[in-house]
Amino acid sequence: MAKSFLTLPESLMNIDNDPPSNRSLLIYSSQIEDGKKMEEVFSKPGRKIQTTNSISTAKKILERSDCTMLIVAVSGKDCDGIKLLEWTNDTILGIKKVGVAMTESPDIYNKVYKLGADHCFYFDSLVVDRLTIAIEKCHKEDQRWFQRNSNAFQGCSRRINIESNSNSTLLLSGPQGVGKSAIARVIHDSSPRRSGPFVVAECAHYLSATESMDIFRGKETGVKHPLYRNQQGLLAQANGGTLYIHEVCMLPLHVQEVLATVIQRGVFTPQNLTKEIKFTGRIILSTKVNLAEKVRDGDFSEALFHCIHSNVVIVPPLSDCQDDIIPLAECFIKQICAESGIKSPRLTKGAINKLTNHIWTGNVRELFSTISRACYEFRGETLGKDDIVLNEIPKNRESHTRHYRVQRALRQTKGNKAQAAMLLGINRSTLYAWIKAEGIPKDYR
Ligand SMILES: Nc1ncnc2c1ncn2[C@@H]1O[C@H](COP(=O)(O)OP(=O)(O)OP(=O)(O)O)[C@@H](O)[C@H]1O
Repeated sequence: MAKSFLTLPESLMNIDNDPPSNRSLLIYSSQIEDGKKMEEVFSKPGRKIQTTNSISTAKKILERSDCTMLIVAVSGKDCDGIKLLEWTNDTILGIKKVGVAMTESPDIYNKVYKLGADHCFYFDSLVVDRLTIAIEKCHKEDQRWFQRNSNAFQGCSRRINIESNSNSTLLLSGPQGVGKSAIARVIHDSSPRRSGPFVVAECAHYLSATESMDIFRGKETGVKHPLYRNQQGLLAQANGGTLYIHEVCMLPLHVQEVLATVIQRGVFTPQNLTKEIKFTGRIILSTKVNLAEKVRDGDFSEALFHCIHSNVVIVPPLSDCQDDIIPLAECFIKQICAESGIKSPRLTKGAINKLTNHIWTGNVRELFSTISRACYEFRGETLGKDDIVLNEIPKNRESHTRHYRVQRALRQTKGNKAQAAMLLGINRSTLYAWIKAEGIPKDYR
């Protein structure tokens, strides 16, 4: 299993790597409503969750030791969560612990970390999204990479093969949910470094600039804090393997400068040390924003940009890869049903049409969640169009996306309609209909 400072996903991954009968997660919150909300966020097919608002029940469940992870609501007013963490520290060994702070307070974070929690999050809507993403990412670890064959993905597949045998720093660029993290993992797993660690830096999760720096460079000595476990930073941990830096533009500028030095000179200096250490890992970074624009706006280090912009793999949005949608959906159905021990349903023609015609702004991630939900709720031999519940995007945004895609395809093919239709994965008459509906000039190129 990959070693990572991002302990929440790692912890969740560990849960999912346990034998199914042992996969169990205990949620404790003194407030029933909060407990229910957390249960919604963490539930998934095949995962056993117990939620309680009673500290004595929580202790009994923990003592039976059939739990691999404890998620505790902690807040300023209510100290029971903190008390439970204190108790587990003295009594229960080998359990992953996550604090979910119901009020945002550095004091609470510190307390929770000091009590040996692997991670602490503030439970607002943003974090709920992040948690959901983190859970998906863990889930992904169980998933096999599905080889995509659409025309639009061919370039990307070729680059994945080439990059697996290279050591140069690589930037994966593409919108949310297209599979950048999955690709980074595939490249690592097929590289000569595969027996080394795959370390993930989730830049969006770091609480402060100082914390980011500590996390990257590590500390020689310092407070006993789970984030600085072994006093080793991510760079040291990734030596001999791959350091995957997810959403690099979320790193503070001065950490970006440190990274630029690591990439150029292959060395780094841990905090509190003067001696340089050789970095022997490979760095893969990802971005969903245009980094050149960020440099222009002064929000991204120019030095780092120059180190990474020459080796970029652009991962296309799912809607540009129409031929991948159904094979990916079928692959997800098999994976999800196998995990829940149910027979895989077949997609009906209506479901296929619905999936193919949807604009997947959330890309593969959205497709995966849509299929998970359908499989979870379905009762029958086939998945029909009514079993597929799509996140409806407001009309104007959908139209805007289609407008943009058509224009882009026409620009890429210098106005050649046959090639543009092929690129979009639609036939020529549909392209003409889209051009008309979007009010794009016929000779647009
Ligand atoms: N080819 C594939 N085969 C199987 N699963 C895939 C594939 N591509 C993407 N996925 C799944 O889609 C989901 C989103 O992928 P991933 O997290 O890699 O996207 P991302 O581009 O890194 O997203 P973001 O930048 O928004 O975090 C994950 O659950 C991932 O496992």
